Amino acid sequence: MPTAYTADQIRTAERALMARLPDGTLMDRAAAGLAAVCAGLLGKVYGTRVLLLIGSGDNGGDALYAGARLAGRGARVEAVLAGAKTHEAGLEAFRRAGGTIAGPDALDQADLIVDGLVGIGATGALREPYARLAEAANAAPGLVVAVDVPSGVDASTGQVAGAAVAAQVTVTMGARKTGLLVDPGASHVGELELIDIGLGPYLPDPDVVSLSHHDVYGLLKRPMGESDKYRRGVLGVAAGSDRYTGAAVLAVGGALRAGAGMVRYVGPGEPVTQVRARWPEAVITELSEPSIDEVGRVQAWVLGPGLGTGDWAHELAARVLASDVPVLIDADALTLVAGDRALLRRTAPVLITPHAGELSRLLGADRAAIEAGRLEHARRAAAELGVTVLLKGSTTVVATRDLPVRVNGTGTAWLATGGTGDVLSGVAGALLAQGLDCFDAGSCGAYLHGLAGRIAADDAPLTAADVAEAVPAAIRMLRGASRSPR
Ligand SMILES: NC(=O)C1=CN([C@@H]2O[C@H](COP(=O)(O)OP(=O)(O)OC[C@H]3O[C@@H](n4cnc5c(N)ncnc54)[C@H](OP(=O)(O)O)[C@@H]3O)[C@@H](O)[C@H]2O)[C@@H](O)CC1
Ligand SMILES: Nc1ncnc2c1ncn2[C@@H]1O[C@H](COP(=O)(O)OP(=O)(O)O)[C@@H](O)[C@H]1O
Ligand SMILES: [K+]
Repeated sequence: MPTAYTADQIRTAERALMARLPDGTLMDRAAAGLAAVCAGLLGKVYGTRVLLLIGSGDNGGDALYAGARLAGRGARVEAVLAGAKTHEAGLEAFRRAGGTIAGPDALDQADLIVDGLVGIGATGALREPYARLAEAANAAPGLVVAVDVPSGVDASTGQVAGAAVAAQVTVTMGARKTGLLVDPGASHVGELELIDIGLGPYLPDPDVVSLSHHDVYGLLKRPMGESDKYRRGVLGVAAGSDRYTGAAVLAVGGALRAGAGMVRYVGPGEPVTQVRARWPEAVITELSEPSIDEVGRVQAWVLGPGLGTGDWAHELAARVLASDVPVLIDADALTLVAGDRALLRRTAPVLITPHAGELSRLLGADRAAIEAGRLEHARRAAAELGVTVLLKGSTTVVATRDLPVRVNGTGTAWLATGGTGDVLSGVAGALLAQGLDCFDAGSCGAYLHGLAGRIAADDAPLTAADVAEAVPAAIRMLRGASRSPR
């Protein structure tokens, strides 16, 4: 399970490791790894032009030592010194190897730019001249390699408070930093290369984790000889309204494709007609009253997509939430809960799946602040509401009390199209009905949905129905990866 850590956690581990090693060992390991990645990107090192952007701390030190190694292999290496001071020993090694000092104009001539402005020691938005250099590096034609963290990205949170380097490759030292996995920071990272400097035994429990194919495949249930449709998990879907019919069709589709043993759909006349036409597999109860008394047993509910927010929807939501099985609350039902928190008073588990706008209503927080600080707000919602929170968006994160947040590593921006969230509710709901807890159902659901999105998109537009269609292919992909050696 890939793990990531805050800057403070990394510092503490580094101190413990450093105490056992001769001075400079760690930086030497970091620089060797960094130089090797740069050399790999350059192909033939001899005769290439490399430009280092050097800040005042050890991040600049890493870059200078790596620059010295590249100069030793025949690259023409120059450094722009941006800080009031510079890592002295690193600068000396760099000069000894033939490195020279340049002005920012040299950026445009470089084949490769190494961002050694700031790493885990940075605080707040990049100051000048760092900010200007970061922007110039982004605009320059050469490949940009960030050392440890793209400068301007908060290593612990992924927040980007001003200008930031957008790297093609980030070479991170010792362990992944949380901010490299969570947007907006994650979108500045490019390819992530992890250099082992021996930190492993000194790392604490991670701040966040992401699941791998192998992890998800291990958590998903597979039908056995004695399985039947009831034992595989029956999901109730309370979704759709005469105005919004598509959401019901998509949520039911996501659930069926993710392997629910059976889906019981409940809703009013219009969406019932649509669901029946598209999914003859679903068992349907047409509601004239907002009640679930006539619906057979289910192991979990999905509540909310396209449901509406009027009195009828409120009453149906109250009935579903009064049941004794796990409920996934999405979309309109989140709006209902934001207006009536008493709906959440139940003992069976709850998984909520808001996007930033829906979470802003639940927390009374600003939507932009949620998008800028996804982890913090997902954790806060899990703590304040006592539920598992799947916060959707460019990086989906899943938070529950007292466990490291799970950051979803799959997905694609092509998913940013109407209805894909409805499919996600069905996928995660099916996993809940199969008996996964809210945390596993949410994180595995997001993983499968993201993978299905990638398969469906293949770098071109997708529809929400395509995503549901691709869920079995995503599951097959996990199986394939799990069988091959890791
Ligand atoms: N420790 C180890 O064993 C290992 C560490 N390693 C490496 O060290 C890196 C951490 O080094 P670090 O602690 O020196 O901090 P670092 O990120 O270089 O810069 C901090 C300095 O930048 C400045 N500054 C701060 N904020 C700023 C802003 N917004 N805008 C502009 N400037 C700002 C501020 O300086 P000031 O301006 O106050 O003089 C501050 O002192 C780490 O990421 C990894 O690369 C690896 O070699 C592995 C072994
Ligand atoms: N920029 C993006 N990158 C990756 N995934 C995205 C992006 N924007 C949205 N998504 C995903 O698309 C889905 C959209 O869901 P939602 O906002 O509920 O839309 P809808 O209500 O139309 O179904 C979520 O799974 C979300 O994580
Ligand atoms: K950096």
